[in-house]
Amino acid sequence: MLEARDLSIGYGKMPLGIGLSVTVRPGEILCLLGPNGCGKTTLFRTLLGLLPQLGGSVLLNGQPISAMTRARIAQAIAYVPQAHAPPFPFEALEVVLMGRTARLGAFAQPGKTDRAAARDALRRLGIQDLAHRDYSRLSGGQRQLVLIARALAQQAALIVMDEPTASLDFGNQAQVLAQIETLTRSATAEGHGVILSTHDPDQAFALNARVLLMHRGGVLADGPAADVLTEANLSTVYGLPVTVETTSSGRRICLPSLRQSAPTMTSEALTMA
Ligand SMILES: Nc1ncnc2c1ncn2[C@@H]1O[C@H](COP(=O)(O)OP(=O)(O)OP(=O)(O)O)[C@@H](O)[C@H]1O
Repeated sequence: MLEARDLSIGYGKMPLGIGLSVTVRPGEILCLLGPNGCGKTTLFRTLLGLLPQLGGSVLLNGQPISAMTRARIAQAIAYVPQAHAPPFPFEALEVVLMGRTARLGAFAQPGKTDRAAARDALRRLGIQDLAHRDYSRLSGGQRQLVLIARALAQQAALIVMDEPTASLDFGNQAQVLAQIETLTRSATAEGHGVILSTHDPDQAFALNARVLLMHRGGVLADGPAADVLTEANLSTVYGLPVTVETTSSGRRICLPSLRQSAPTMTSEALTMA
């Protein structure tokens, strides 16, 4: 279980967010929503121990993450960053195999089991045909799928995904959401815990997720999607009228008004008042 209490996040001494509390348990999906620049990636990097917290604590299975080695953190948490091209050409299979590194000793080479796990992860995402393609020459969406496969191969209890569907086409978005849902129910007796950020509130409804809605450097609401993603909260956070409707199949969808209004962009760090 990952638990952040009264967390302050940011760069240098300027906090971007304060008083943030985040908990994710095995078998649970937590969706992080908030406008561009509100600090979602910064929060993820802090939760993963990649950035020092400015205040508060991050506990992984009850232990402060700041005192853990990277290898120990990687055994418990897999991170799917926003897709980028590496400076050196690697085969997609090699990138997925990197997810196994946390499970190997310092000088050990990946063996048969690791290769099988990497191939299985590619197969689960339906991209086994990319195994020997040059990762740096894949499309943004294909690279994103390879990074998700790397997280699956890592077999960590928690997976943190930074906008995992951002560059995916309509079909692959649905496929990745389905995969996320399956992950929380399978693999271990309790299933993986998943934290993901998204700009699409409909995804939180589709996943029946818990939602943490960020606004002005804090958490506006935290709870089941239906309680948090109300018309009032969405309109406040995104700065335009939003209606929430229920389709004939019972799924809720969010419809922003298309009349012109200024977009919400949080670009300034909070000053401690
Ligand atoms: N290394 C850094 N040093 C200083 N400021 C940074 C650094 N990285 C990001 N920022 C700033 O922190 C703020 C939050 O960025 P962050 O990437 O966490 O937002 P986000 O909510 O993930 O945004 P988006 O939804 O657009 O991906 C932004 O104003 C950004 O410019």
